[in-house]
Amino acid sequence: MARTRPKPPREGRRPLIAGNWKMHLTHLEAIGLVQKLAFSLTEAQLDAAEVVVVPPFTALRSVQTLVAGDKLEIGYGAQDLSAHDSGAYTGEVSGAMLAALACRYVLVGHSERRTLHGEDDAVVAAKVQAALRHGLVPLLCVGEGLDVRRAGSHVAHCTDQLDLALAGLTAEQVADLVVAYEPVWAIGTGEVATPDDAQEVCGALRARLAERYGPETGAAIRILYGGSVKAGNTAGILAGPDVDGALVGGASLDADEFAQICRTAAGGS
Ligand SMILES: O=C(CO)COP(=O)(O)O
Repeated sequence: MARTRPKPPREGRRPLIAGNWKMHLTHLEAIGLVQKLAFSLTEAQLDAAEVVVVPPFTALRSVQTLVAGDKLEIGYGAQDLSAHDSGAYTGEVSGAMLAALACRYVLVGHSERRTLHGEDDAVVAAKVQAALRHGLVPLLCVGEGLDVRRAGSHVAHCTDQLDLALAGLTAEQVADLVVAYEPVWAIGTGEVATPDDAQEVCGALRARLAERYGPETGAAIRILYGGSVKAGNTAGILAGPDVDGALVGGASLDADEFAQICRTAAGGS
């Protein structure tokens, strides 16, 4: 098998591969998957690329215990959080609760939350702020549907979503942010964006961040691509100079496949 050449770090941005498990895996299955993943990756690979799993809420405590107990170099985050800090919000989970589980990341604005749960840009912005209040890193998802892509307004759509989600924040507040470009038409469809499609929008998002928060902040923020990422298409997607990693759905449920994606991001074979 051809070896992939190590990917040079882009202006210090460490590649990030995050696995969004969505509504899959019990806490017991989660433990098995994280153990297998940790076993499949070398220290050097986990050093070269940051690997994060994003399990359902019910598995977070188990993942925390495993990661802390075995000192695994695998990060974890939650798939959502409440815009509120506490109160009578049945079914919601607060940023404080996630911070208490030592979560580093939380997804905000995933298209499934936007479309299936009616989260508009104002809710997404409120959730970004809630995450920041609790010291969590928002992994902010933006992306266009097929109609917008066909109309050719995908870049403006995504930069608008970015602007609205970050309304009122300072450069300091967004410094640790991670952005994920997830075209809705590529999620769970097997239809992956081309490397050029991914780079076009990721590049535009970075330019927008640089314009709003200064070139240094723009250059530091990691921007991921998500949508039907598999081991076989990772190298192509990550080739774009502004694509710093991947937000992986279905393929993150298979430890072997996900580990291979992580190895590719780490520059291994
Ligand atoms: O929505 C996604 C990750 O958040 C992408 O899902 P798939 O990789 O299954 O297309």
